[in-house]
Amino acid sequence: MSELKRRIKSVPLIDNSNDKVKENHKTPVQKYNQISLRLLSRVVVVISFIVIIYFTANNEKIKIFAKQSDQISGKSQYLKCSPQYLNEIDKFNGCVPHKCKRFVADTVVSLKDVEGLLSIAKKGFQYGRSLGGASILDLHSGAMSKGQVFINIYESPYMKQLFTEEDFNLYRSVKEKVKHTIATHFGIEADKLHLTSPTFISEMTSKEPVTLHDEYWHPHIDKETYTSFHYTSLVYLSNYNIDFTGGRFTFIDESFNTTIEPKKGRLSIFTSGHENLHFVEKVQSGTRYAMTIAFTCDSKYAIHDPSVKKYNIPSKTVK
Ligand SMILES: O=C(O)CCC(=O)C(=O)O
Ligand SMILES: [Fe+2]
Repeated sequence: MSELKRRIKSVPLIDNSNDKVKENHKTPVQKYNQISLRLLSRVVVVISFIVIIYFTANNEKIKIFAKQSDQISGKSQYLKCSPQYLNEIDKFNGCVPHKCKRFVADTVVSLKDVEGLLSIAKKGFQYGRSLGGASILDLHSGAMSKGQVFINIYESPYMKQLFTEEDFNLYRSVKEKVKHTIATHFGIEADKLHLTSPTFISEMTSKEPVTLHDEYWHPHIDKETYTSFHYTSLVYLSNYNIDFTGGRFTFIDESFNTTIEPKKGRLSIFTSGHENLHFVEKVQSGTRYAMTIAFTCDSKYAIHDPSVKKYNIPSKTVK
């Protein structure tokens, strides 16, 4: 072994011999700093743990009831009706659901229907949409978002006769399919269900909101937002994660949330009471189209199907 190697070998790699002496010679400030550093690193570890556990636990609280890729012939999630809802609906014989629930089916509304409804939406929205992220086109009242307000498509000179008999027939036929699906799956009589207002096609994007009407993502109960509603139905006209991202529909429950991913032709129906608190996630990209068709059991809130007749009524009487 060369002299150099021998010397290297005899030198310890780490010299701890003076550590204890050094420790004892630390000033109180140095000791305090060392303790705070240890404490801080422990606090950081504990907080990271809590954050990880919180987010994992939160994810487990979301249940996907209907995935975009699923093809559902009919799926129900039963709920206890809220007392307010039961009290109110009880007086309408033949219209009380066997059970409150949410129901999804991908086999009621066809892709041809979807294309027709989308073409109605696009025909209307070419003449106006909201400046923010949410626009509506209500074929019954004629209300359509434009800038920061609503215009009446049946009063607008450049929109006269925009929608054809065929468009209105399509709307009526989809509405009838939905009505009979409610009757069958909620155990009620179809002729006790009346179309009610508002009934509209919505267009949602990720644009920043300009008015309160653009803030579609707030949790709400339909019966509170729209007094006349007893059964809410939604027909989705675009595909989650293909035509848009974000924008899933979620019911808020005590123990976990239930999410529906929109898909072309997907029909979602639910009782409109407090048992079905819900919200729509903010759309992150793309454009999301859906149609809301609601039914009431109370004939005083019944509305007529939209039809070309709307164009023939003197404008001031269009409701
Ligand atoms: O578009 C949706 O998925 C739901 C919209 C909604 O909650 C409503 O119109 O009350
Ligand atoms: Fe709603």
